Amino acid sequence: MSPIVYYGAVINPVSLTSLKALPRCLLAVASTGNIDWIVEDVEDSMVQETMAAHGYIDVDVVCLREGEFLMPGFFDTHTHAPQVPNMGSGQQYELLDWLENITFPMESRFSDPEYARSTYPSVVRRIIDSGTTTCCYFGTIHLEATKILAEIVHESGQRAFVGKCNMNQNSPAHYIEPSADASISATKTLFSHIKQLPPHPHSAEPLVQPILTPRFAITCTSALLKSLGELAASDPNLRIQTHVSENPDEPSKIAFTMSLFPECSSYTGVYETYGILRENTILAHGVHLNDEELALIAKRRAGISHCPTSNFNLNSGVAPIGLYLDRGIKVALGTDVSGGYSPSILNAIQNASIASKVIAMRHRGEAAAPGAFSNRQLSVASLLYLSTLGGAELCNVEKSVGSFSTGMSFDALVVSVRNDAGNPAMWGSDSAPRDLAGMLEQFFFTGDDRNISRVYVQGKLIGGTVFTR
Ligand SMILES: Nc1nc2[nH]cnc2c(=O)[nH]1
Ligand SMILES: [Zn+2]
Repeated sequence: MSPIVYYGAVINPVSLTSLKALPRCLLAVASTGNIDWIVEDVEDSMVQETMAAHGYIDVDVVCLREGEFLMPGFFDTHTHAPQVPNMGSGQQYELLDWLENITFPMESRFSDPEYARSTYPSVVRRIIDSGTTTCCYFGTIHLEATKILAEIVHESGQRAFVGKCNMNQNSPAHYIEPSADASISATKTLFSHIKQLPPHPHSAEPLVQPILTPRFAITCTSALLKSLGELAASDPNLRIQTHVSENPDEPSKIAFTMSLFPECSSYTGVYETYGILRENTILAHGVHLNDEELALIAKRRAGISHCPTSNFNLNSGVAPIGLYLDRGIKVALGTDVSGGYSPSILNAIQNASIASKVIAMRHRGEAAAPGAFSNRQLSVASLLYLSTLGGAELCNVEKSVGSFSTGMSFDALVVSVRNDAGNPAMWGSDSAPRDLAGMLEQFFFTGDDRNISRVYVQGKLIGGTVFTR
């Protein structure tokens, strides 16, 4: 890959309350796929001189047009690859009935590796073209199908964490692992398989990595959770993903959960007891957490994958994300397909905004502490953060991806709100300068795949309308 320089509008997340909107930025990507240097404001007439000052002579410059901007790629911190074929089905159910009637029957089809081989390529393509550069994938219980998923993700060039579900109880006969030992053994085999995929020579960590994936407490015996905790202890860098306190159906079953784990004081406490609650644990949903659980999550530096589309769609509830942020808990966004009906983080952004407004409406007129997020709507800066850098923090990769700065991987999107992107919601003038922060907001609330022209991971073009056409 040759070095390349981008000139034009760049959006960069800074914090939960601020972003940088840079209309004339010069950003250089080295042949390694890492960002070599950035100059935030360069006049047209100074582009060549600025490049020369950095030793960039005869290097290609991509000039972004009016209505186009660069931003870091999206993080989907929670999705289920085998459920993508089910998107939009079964919305009459709540969680446990939905699992039984819709989800487990679909997932069990992946016992056939051929089904995985024919299904997963379009799943991964769809997710990449939605702008997701890093994805946390739940596979199924099947070793072969999940190996295939990891291989397909690896071939695609996406950055990802891929896990095989562990479930050896309270699951239907057609979709359950025979024992804790069998579950652990298949998990270890998957991890070895993923670890032998050729690493990218210049990425700080391999693009595709394994992730420990106990589905949720109800489907794992104590013996299985204990072994999973031991596996986690053997590798502090291993990421962990699971579900927690998602649906009111579950708290009503909490007595059942607690009867399975009488030694634990709460749902989150189950994960704590078995050593799988730690700084690289991604807890999906967390809609109905009590104070004690929040304190535990904060203490362990674990985080929440906020999946608002799914939380609405399965009637799970509205997660008080502002409160979690005030408690110092890491939060990022997840699509949770097919609890959520869209593979796009844009849709998660839209529903995260609506969810925060629902909570704000309930507290209309109440005084809020200055700078607090609780009971307030999320700003565009917060939504950007949760969908990019916040995702990187949740996955513990924020030093190398999630925002733009020198030395970090170039995982990026070229967004177009131009007329030729073909999204009529954004028709405007392509010749007059548009307000950059305004373009970001419009993209967040009315954008879709048509507006994502290029998707880069580690400097390589892997998706977007330009790639797919
Ligand atoms: N949304 C959701 N919640 C779960 N809890 C356990 N499994 C699942 C799943 O597949 N989706
Ligand atoms: Zn899920």
